[in-house]
Amino acid sequence: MNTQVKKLYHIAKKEERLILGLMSGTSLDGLDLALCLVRGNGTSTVLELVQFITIAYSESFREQVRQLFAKAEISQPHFSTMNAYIGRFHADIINATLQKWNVSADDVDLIASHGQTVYHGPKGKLGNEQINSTLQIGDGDHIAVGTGIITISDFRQKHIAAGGEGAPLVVYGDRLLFTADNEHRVLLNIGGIANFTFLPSSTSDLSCYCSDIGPGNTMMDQYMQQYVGQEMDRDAALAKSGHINQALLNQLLAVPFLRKAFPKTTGPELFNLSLLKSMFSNEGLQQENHADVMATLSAYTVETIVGAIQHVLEKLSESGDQKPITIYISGGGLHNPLIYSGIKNHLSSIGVAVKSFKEIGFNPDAKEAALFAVLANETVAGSPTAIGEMDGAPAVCMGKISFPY
Ligand SMILES: Nc1ncnc2c1ncn2[C@@H]1O[C@H](COP(=O)(O)OP(=O)(O)OP(=O)(O)O)[C@@H](O)[C@H]1O
Ligand SMILES: CC(=O)N[C@H]1[C@@H]2OC[C@@H](O2)[C@@H](O)[C@@H]1O[C@H](C)C(=O)O
Repeated sequence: MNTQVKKLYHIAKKEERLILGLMSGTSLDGLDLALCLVRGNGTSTVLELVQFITIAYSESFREQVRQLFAKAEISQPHFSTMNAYIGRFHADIINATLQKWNVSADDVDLIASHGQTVYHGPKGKLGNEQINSTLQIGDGDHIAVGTGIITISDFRQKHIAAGGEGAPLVVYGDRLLFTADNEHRVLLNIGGIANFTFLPSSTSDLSCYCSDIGPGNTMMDQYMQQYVGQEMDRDAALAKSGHINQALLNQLLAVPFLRKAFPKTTGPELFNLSLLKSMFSNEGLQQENHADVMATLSAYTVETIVGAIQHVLEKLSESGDQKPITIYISGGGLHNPLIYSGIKNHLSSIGVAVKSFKEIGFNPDAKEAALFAVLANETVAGSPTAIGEMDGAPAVCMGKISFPY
């Protein structure tokens, strides 16, 4: 038997596995590394977050990725180079981080790498045929060879092959780790794109489901970078000083994607500056007051999120289920006071509790990277039926396995 297959067999039989989950999100802010001790599998999974860090990307790296990111036309040589380079670059970050944590690569059972999404194409067309697609780069073989650790990567393709859109995958981790006995939960993540998981209580017959909502921080970040020359509107300083342009907000809210039924997925391919620019005459956006545009984009994120949660609440009330429901927020949007208070004020006024995800007892910033550790754990030690009953989510073990030797 190949010694690496033997090693993987041994890892699959262990009672607990040390798995390094990696996430590089649509905001391009950095690489999240979550070192997780994972026991069991399926609904008996127990995950302990041992270490977590985000390694910020340099502006020059971000610019290299932006040349590919959500673009209709790209340079193939650059694309091919970046697939290999990001793999090697992530391997270098992992090696340096493990050293910093004083953890030997020999003690890490698996790496679970999301890679960098460069294009998300749900409901794409080839001629008359619908072909869903999504693409994450930063090849797993480079990570495995660069670190000496067995690496599982490219998780989204199997989901598409099984009939999904390749996202959101967070539902698998949410379901296995964060289901409560005494309440229903909505786990809302506000990253570049906002998404949610409805998690019924463990004693309920209701189904779990998950969907993207629309813009999180992506349009605000792009606007700040292009027009204000800052990476983000830190603490909403600019947006707080502006006024909402209601006519613009109404136009933004009319985007057809927002009226589509859940579950659905999207990305910065749709929610970007071109969408905003299409609502102005030539050079009109340049003359706008930056604070007002940011206040409007911030309200856009809040209103679309509140609309999605109201939909969940209506569905719950139609079911007749009386258990309380709490909304837990994670992702970078949690750190934006205008977004957080906007959502909290709307929902508190109708009696719904809104809390930071950290009140569940888990670091909100580590949630997505830890999710990929859970997915890798399922791939080596789980069974596809364990998570098979969820609406809109194919029951699959995901990811491709790369051996270092
Ligand atoms: N203090 C802050 N004030 C305002 N915004 C903030 C703050 N901290 C983070 N953010 C926002 O959060 C973003 C990063 O969010 P996050 O890391 O969740 O995104 P991501 O994981 O890349 O996205 P996705 O989940 O869509 O792939 C930043 O780009 C910024 O817009
Ligand atoms: C294609 C892609 O990378 N999608 C991301 C993105 O970021 C948020 C949202 O859009 C979500 O659909 C997904 O990530 C999370 C981790 C997911 O799959 O659940």
